[in-house]
Amino acid sequence: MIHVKELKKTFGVEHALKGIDFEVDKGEVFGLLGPSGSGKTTTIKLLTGEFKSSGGNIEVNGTTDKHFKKTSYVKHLGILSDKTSLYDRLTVGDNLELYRKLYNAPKNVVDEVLGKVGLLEEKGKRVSKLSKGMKQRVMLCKAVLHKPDVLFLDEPTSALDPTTTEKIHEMLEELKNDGTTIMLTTHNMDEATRLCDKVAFLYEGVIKETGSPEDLRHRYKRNEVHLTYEDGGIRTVGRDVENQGLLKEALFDTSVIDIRTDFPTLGEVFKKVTGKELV
Ligand SMILES: Nc1ncnc2c1ncn2[C@@H]1O[C@H](COP(=O)(O)OP(=O)(O)OP(=O)(O)O)[C@@H](O)[C@H]1O
Repeated sequence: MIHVKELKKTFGVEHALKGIDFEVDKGEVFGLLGPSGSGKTTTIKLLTGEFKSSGGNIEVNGTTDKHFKKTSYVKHLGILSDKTSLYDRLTVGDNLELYRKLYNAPKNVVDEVLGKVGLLEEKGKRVSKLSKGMKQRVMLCKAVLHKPDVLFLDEPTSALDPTTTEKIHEMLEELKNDGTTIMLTTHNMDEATRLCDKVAFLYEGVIKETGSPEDLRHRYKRNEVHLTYEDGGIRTVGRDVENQGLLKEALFDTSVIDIRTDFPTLGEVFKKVTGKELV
């Protein structure tokens, strides 16, 4: 669904993207993870036609970037970014009704999406009276009400409270189950672990690593095994040839009540790969 090859973007002398490659399959949730300034928003803007690239190839949903301005491309996209806006003086319902008509979507869709994010009761409320978290949920409704083939979300939950974040995650999981291809950017490793089928670590305009969260956590696991004994003692040994005998013995040792390998969190893997925290 998304093919990106050797994608570059420069701003004057600054190389924001230095030639990145990635692929997103239909129905996949792909997360672009990186600290502030790594190039996440720039990538989304290139894929949605807001920026022109400085080199490389992009194809989304069968369209190459030369044709990203065409309505036929845009109408199959859903975008939630810092540019997404709502009319403050209109009600939630009227805002969404405007977009529903624009996209010629069925009438019931406004109530359907508002219900999914728990905002049906706020339909008659003016947007100016909503909290930040509520506005974000309405913006997500706006991005998805025409049932896009591809949904781009630039930091969909940053600076939101846990309840709003949970509601957004639930909606994204539903969209994923319905087969929507989703590309999101985030700083939040728990979000990425929960939602993404595949992630890419973007750092200083370069993709340093890609894989499923589980695959990465396995690939970068510590080479240690923890043996817990019935008296509460814990022994940590390296998983190497020297300890093979000891580990085999532990399997049959009745005083060993637990044998465990620690899997790093995705955040720890990011730090291992880039040497930096994901903040
Ligand atoms: N319109 C622009 N003009 C000039 N430089 C820009 C522009 N947009 C982004 N940049 C630069 O490109 C680099 C990548 O920025 P980008 O916004 O893509 O990072 P990001 O990973 O999305 O960061 P954040 O998490 O803070 O949103 C930064 O150094 C930024 O200053």
